[in-house]
Amino acid sequence: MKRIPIKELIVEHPGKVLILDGGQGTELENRGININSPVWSAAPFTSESFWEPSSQERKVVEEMYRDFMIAGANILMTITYQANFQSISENTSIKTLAAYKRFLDKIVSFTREFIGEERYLIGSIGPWAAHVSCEYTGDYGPHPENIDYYGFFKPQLENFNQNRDIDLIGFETIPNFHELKAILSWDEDIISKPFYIGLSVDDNSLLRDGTTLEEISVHIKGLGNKINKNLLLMGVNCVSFNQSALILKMLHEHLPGMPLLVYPNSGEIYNPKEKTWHRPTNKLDDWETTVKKFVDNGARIIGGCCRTSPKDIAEIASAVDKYS
Ligand code: MET
Ligand SMILES: [Zn+2]
Repeated sequence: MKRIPIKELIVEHPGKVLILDGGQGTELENRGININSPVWSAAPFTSESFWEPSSQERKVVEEMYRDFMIAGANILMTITYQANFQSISENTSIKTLAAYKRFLDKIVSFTREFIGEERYLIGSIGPWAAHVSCEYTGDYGPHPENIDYYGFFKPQLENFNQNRDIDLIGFETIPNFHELKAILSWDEDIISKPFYIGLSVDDNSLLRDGTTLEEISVHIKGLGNKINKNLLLMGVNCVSFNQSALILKMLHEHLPGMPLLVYPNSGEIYNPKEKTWHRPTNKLDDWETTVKKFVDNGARIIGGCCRTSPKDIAEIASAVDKYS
């Protein structure tokens, strides 16, 4: 059965919770794909051989999506987190906007074809931070207010706006308040289909640049009816597993009417210099308890981010079944 529009599902079916896939980048790495590249998880798509039917890498990507779907995911993401035009044009042979558009179209069609018409597809857009690797500090230099966020996002955003295979645009892991305010200032001509913003929040429940969730909610409420009508959900991603339920609860208290999404990482800590993950923390709770708290606090899309695997998604799916 073909999916109903995502906006209709979120707005008119308040009891329905969607299961998102896990962290695609780190899961590909687990499966032996080399993502140690300035374009990170988009690296496999940049080689011509990926597009040949016999490609081994292509098989690995398909197997990953297949395993997430078997685990219960009914909304999946394109592997385009670090496929912004700047990173791609500076680091690959794709140099023009026309070639870039063909590149994104190929990734999206490949993903849609593989997941089918029944499931939802998110067009993943990583933050400006992804280009300079500071998702977990939010340190955008001395003048974050002067960065041309629109110029940075525009080529990828325009592509996802017009691509009918994309149901929902996801701005992921946003760590800086200036960037967040920029995205929230764009009207329906600039973001013309449903979108969400995933905030990158630390263990003290602050945006990585130190902004409180209260300041963020005051800003959102202050936009009143000027807010882009396509903003469908707010949420957090790549926050640590142990803190995620508390962070979501706070967000829900500040923005009670807003549908939320949450997809924490495994709780390990990323070292950007070594590009490795460290110190697996002991999980305070299991997925079942955590997912119940998510559902009780307004979560409508639940999944995993970096270092979560199909096994995590299966546990999330069975908890969602039980509690939603
Ligand atoms: C650094 S957060 C990365 C999110 C992205 N969707 C991925 O897992 O590939
Ligand atoms: Zn992540």
